Amino acid sequence: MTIVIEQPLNEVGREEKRLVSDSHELVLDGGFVVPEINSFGHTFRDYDADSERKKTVEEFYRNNHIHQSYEFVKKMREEYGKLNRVEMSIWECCELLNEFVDESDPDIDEPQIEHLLQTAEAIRKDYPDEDWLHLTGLIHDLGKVLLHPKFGQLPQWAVVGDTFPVGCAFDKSNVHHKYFEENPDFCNPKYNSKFGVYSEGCGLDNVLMSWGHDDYMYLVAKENKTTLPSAGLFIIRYHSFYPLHKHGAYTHLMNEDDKENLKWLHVFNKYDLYSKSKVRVDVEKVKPYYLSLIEKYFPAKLKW
Ligand SMILES: O[C@H]1[C@H](O)[C@@H](O)[C@H](O)[C@@H](O)[C@H]1O
Ligand SMILES: [Fe+2]
Ligand SMILES: [Fe+2]
Repeated sequence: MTIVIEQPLNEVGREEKRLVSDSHELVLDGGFVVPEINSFGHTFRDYDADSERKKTVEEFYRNNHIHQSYEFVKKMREEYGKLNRVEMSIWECCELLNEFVDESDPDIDEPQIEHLLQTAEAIRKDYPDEDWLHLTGLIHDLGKVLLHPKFGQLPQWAVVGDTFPVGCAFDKSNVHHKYFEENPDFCNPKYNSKFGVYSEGCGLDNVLMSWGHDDYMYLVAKENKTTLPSAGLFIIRYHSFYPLHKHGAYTHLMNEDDKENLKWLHVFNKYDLYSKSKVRVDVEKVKPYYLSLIEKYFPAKLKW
C-alpha cells in the first residue's frame, strides 16, 4: 500500500508530495526514491558502521584533518587559481573521472562518473524544468580530476571528503574531529578561536575552505565565465560543507546571500547523497542531453 502525504511548500516554494510505501522508501512526486540504506547495508554517512569501507574512510580523514591547514589552503588556491594546466571540455573531463574511486565516501565505491550521472538524473526526475540544476548535478564533483596526473595528481586528502573553514576553530560536527588535534592550526591562537581571522556575518566568499574538488570546480566555472546562476555556483562550492548544511555549524560566518543560496543547497544535497547506488546510468543514452546543457552554460573548452 502507498500513502500520499501532502507537504506544505518547501523552502524554494515548490509543492512536494511524498509517498511512503511499504518498503519504507520515500518517493518524491517526480519519481526519485530516497532509500533508507546504502549499497553496503548501512544508513547513509555512517562513519562508525562496521563496513568494508570503514578503515579506508577513517584513514582518509586522519590525513585530511592533519594536513589541511590555513597555509596549505592559501598556497593551493593561489597555485590552482592560475588555471594554467590544461584546456579541456566539460565532457572530456567527466570521462577522466572513470578511473577514480573516492576514498572518503562510505556510501559508494563506483567510479565517479557514475555518481555524476546518478545525481543529475535523479534531480531531473523531480525538477524537470530546472536545467541549470541538472547541469550543476553533473559537474558538482568534476573537481575530483585533481586526482589525475594531468591536473597534478593530488593525494585524496587534498581532493575529496567533507570540507570546513580553515583560519578558525574546527567545529565538533566535522566527522572524525579528533584528528584535527594534529593539525598545526589546532593550537595556534590566531586560528583556533570561534571567529579566528573572520568576523560575524563576513560572508562565505571571504572564508577560506579546506582545499578540494568543491572550491577548485567553483574557480574553474567562475573564471571560465559560466552563465550558471549564483545558486549553482554556491552548490558546487559548498556541497561538501556538511558541518554547515547538515549540522548548522559556522552559520555565524554567513551573510544574507549565503542564506538564500543555502535553500537550494539543501534541495541539491538530497539527490547528491541518496542517489548513490550500484544502478548504472546508460551514459550514451543521456549524453546528448547533457552536451546540450554544457553548450548552453559553458564555453566549448575550459581552462583548468
Ligand atoms: O565523501 C564524500 C565525497 O567526497 C563527496 O564528493 C563530498 O561532496 C562529500 O562531502 C564527502 O562526504
Ligand atoms: Fe563532492
Ligand atoms: Fe557528489
